[in-house]
Amino acid sequence: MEWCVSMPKIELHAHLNGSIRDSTLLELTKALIGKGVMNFSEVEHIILKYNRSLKEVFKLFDLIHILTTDHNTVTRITREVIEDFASENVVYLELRTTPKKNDSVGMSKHSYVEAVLKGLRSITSVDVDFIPHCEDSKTLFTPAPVINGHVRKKIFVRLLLSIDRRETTEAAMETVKLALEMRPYGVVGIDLSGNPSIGDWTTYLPALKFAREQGLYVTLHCGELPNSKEIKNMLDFRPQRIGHACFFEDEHWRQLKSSNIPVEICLTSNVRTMTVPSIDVHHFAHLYNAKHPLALCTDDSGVFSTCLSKEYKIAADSFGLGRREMFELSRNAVEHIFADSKVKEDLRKIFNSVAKKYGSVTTVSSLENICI
Ligand SMILES: CC(C)=CCNc1ncnc2c1ncn2[C@@H]1O[C@H](COP(=O)(O)O)[C@@H](O)[C@H]1O
Ligand SMILES: [Zn+2]
Repeated sequence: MEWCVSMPKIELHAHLNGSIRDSTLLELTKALIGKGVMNFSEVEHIILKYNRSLKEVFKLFDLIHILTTDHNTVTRITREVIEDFASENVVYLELRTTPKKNDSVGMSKHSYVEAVLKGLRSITSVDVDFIPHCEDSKTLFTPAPVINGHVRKKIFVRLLLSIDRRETTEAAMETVKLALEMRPYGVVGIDLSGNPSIGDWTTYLPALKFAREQGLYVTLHCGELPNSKEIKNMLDFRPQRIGHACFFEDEHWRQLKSSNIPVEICLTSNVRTMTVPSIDVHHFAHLYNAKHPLALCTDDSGVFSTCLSKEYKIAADSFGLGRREMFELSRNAVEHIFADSKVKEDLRKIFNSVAKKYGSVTTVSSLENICI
């Protein structure tokens, strides 16, 4: 596990409100119980359950959203989630979140995103790069600064705004327009997520098409349920990435492979929500062996008690990946990020320099000392 932690990693599929620390969730729950807003016996079974069905996970999200409605909490969880990913050597994080409107606390979708950005700016423990570079800037790669002999950690963070499948076409369009407005502050794309048993994804097609026309990247939660027509239509749309791909049939695999759309693989999430029967039959193996572009991701590290290092360890243990394979899997994910080519180039350099160090060391303990 230590090795998986020490390795530089790329996280492409993490939902902000699904990645909250347990301790923070508990603290927020207690505060609401203290105010008499919530009764612990009503929420205990939702919070403490281990294996949750798809329906129960979305109940949990509704509860989490009650706990995180105000701007300060959104700022706090953003800061903590980024710190947590950085602490396990995630060097690039694409964090996605659904902008929420809540009149009772004076929150608009715009102010929600502002609160997220405030969280990004408030981080002092690591260097956070979230402002996109000008395309014509030719600045050279700057390694993280050395302070008192220690290399300060640096994490690149980019944001995706999510459209929830409960929303209307107009609300989805509002999110896309907001994403365009927030592009100078690190928003790079749009995600379609939410309970897959709700709504028809074509409701969001006008907004998704508009996003793409305007140069935003699009990723879709695809195949979380057996819905053959929706899967086919989503692949026809040719998003730049998809998440999950659990209930694919032969024709979908063929279509996916011929279009080469990278897949965000969320092992623990899929097993815990029973969208795959067990880890040993997970489609990761199929795609990995076919050399299809993919990236290991957490989905909801808080809800599913995982982290990206654990996902790599699970892949290694379940599918027989060695360190070299894990490293290459992580390195290849760089090619599927939505940030600009300058970031890609910087990340390639980070992986190259770590690869050089790996080449000259053989023991786990010496690998642990590798600072990135
Ligand atoms: C099958 C299952 C439940 C696994 C989890 N996979 C998911 N599938 C679809 N939408 C999701 C999933 N995890 C999180 N989300 C979306 O992300 C939201 C939480 O993060 P945020 O509020 O956008 O910051 C949830 O309310 C939901 O809309
Ligand atoms: Zn997801």
